[in-house]
Amino acid sequence: MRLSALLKPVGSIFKHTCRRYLNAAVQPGLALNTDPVLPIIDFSSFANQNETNDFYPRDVIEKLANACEHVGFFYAIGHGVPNELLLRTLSITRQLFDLDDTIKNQYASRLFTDPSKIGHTRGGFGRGYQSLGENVTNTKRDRHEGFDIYRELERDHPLRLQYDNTNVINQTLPDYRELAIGWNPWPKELPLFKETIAEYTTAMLQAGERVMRGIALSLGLPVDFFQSTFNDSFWVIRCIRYPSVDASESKSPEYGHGCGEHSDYGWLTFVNQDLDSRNCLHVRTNDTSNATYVSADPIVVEEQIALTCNIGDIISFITKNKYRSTRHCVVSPAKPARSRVSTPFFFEPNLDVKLQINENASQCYYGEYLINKVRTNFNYYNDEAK
Ligand SMILES: O=C(O)CCC(=O)C(=O)O
Ligand SMILES: [Fe+2]
Repeated sequence: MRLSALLKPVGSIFKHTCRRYLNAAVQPGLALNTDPVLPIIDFSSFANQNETNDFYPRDVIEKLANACEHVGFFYAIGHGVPNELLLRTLSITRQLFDLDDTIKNQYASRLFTDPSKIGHTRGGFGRGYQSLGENVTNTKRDRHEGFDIYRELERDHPLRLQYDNTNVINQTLPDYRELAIGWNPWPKELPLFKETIAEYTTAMLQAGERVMRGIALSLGLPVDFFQSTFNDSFWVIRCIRYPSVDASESKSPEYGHGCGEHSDYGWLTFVNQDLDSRNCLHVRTNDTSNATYVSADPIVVEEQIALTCNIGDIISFITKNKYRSTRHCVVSPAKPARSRVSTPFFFEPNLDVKLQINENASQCYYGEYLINKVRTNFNYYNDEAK
């Protein structure tokens, strides 16, 4: 069954102002945002898949459809990821960035990546540490440090074995399976980082599956419609630290925001962010040149930390823009606030799933789409930031 055949095109304008929701009881000691502006969706009823569509609550499905169509962002609660794990992931990430620069630079992604050769080597790409300003968005340096982690494929994974039997060096087109062969440069100075990320990944993949059941139902599809798209997900985690700035720093010509305005290229993003982060993640509320934003500050609802979730470009493509891939940016925290740490989890398809990514192109593997995005990112860095 082709998904596009089931969906009717709908415009992509932000159609109504986000409603305001007040959150309920808050665990002592956890930060509180009393006035969140994005919809809050409870996914606890999508925890299991062994039911017929009728089993799932209509009102939640409608609320989710509305959020995806009109906002593109929502707060997910009932996602199943324990608060303690979310907070521990942020804490170990802060410890990672607190390591000396000389240590962090031993794990620099530029050491493992030759931008001119991505897709033609046997070296993997993109994983590891990026220093302040190394990422570029809209021709300006982003004011953050990052550590990118990609799914590692098992030694006997079919894509790895296929790649091993291919002479990619002589291929004319970049081989997306190069993504499949890399290993993350886990810092040996902080062994708990790898362990914590492994736990975080397992829990976030389950949350992703939960949310995708809701999204399938919200599109009028069978609850398990997307399961085979994700059962071997090539997920990505970005660990990020945004330093706080004063007024003079924030006007630098070379640097833009903590992260410049963009939409996410992939499927579905979950942001786990410091609970004291205020007014940093900005969500664009219109498509006109006079941009307006709402702030997606962290919220805690009935003692659970919500995950800020947004639709990426691929869901938007395959739903013919019915679901919005909303632009957003991260504004640096203002001093005297401390730096902000976030660990967005990008819930992505299997590398070898075929997708119709846009109307003019024929179907391609998700891996092909991804490798082109990554190559463009590195080209931006080379051409425009230097
Ligand atoms: O740090 C965040 O809150 C979000 C970062 C982001 O938008 C991204 O990495 O795509
Ligand atoms: Fe993003």
